[in-house]
Amino acid sequence: MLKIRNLTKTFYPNTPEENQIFDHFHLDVEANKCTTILGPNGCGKSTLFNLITGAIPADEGTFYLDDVDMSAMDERERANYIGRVSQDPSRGVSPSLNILENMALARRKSETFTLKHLLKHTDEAAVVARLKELDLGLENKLNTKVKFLSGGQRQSLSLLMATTKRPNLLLLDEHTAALDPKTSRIIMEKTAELIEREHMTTLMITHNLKHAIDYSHRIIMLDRGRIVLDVAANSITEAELVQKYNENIEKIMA
Ligand SMILES: Nc1ncnc2c1ncn2[C@@H]1O[C@H](COP(=O)(O)OP(=O)(O)OP(=O)(O)O)[C@@H](O)[C@H]1O
Repeated sequence: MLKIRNLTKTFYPNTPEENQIFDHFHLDVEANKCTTILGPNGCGKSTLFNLITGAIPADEGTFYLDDVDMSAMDERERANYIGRVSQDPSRGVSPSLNILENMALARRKSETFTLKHLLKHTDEAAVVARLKELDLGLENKLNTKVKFLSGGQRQSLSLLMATTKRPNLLLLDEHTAALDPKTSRIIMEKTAELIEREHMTTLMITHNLKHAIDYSHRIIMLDRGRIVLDVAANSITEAELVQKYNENIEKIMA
């Protein structure tokens, strides 16, 4: 379970550009389930992820992950507990390295060894077995540089890498947004399978309301750092969610 307490963040404080994103924000994310975060552009969704991972420092607040206090940990330490997949298919993977090299790096995320050493100690059969799960034929392309893969193949690899060492928390930041509708659905199905099988506590940002309903357990809508809707995904229809979304966007534009 992830517990966020009193999270406060202001960009450019005490300047004309001052921008308060969170003001004593609280959130409990259920263990082993997928919670979706919706909200209009600029409402603070990615900032929330950056604060959780430690990519940017919070002004105030605590983060407990499975009762481990991460608040004082730096980004590198938190990476031992958190896997993140972002929208950009080239993030989360090293495009100039091949598939096997990328998977070797993912298996030893926080260790500082040379790539040669990592490869020597990588169980290639285990990598092949994991790649086979994706059903994309990547297990036959171990020596292919990742930059030559399609966006969908890269996102699938990025998802595998983020979950190789089962993370205590998986953060999905619009991870299917750059993909065509069919590939987006396939990756989302793989994601849901992985979350279910590995019992991963997951926070997912998406603008795809159908994905939010079909693949998550709980849906939260953010507006300027505040939770304006918090419902069980099976208690709301897509039409109702569209209506709530539009109501909030209208309020923001008013
Ligand atoms: N590192 C930063 N420095 C200064 N301002 C930032 C930084 N990161 C985000 N912001 C600002 O914080 C606000 C929230 O941005 P954020 O990226 O979290 O929104 P979002 O909800 O993820 O939007 P989108 O749906 O477009 O991805 C924006 O006004 C943005 O300009």
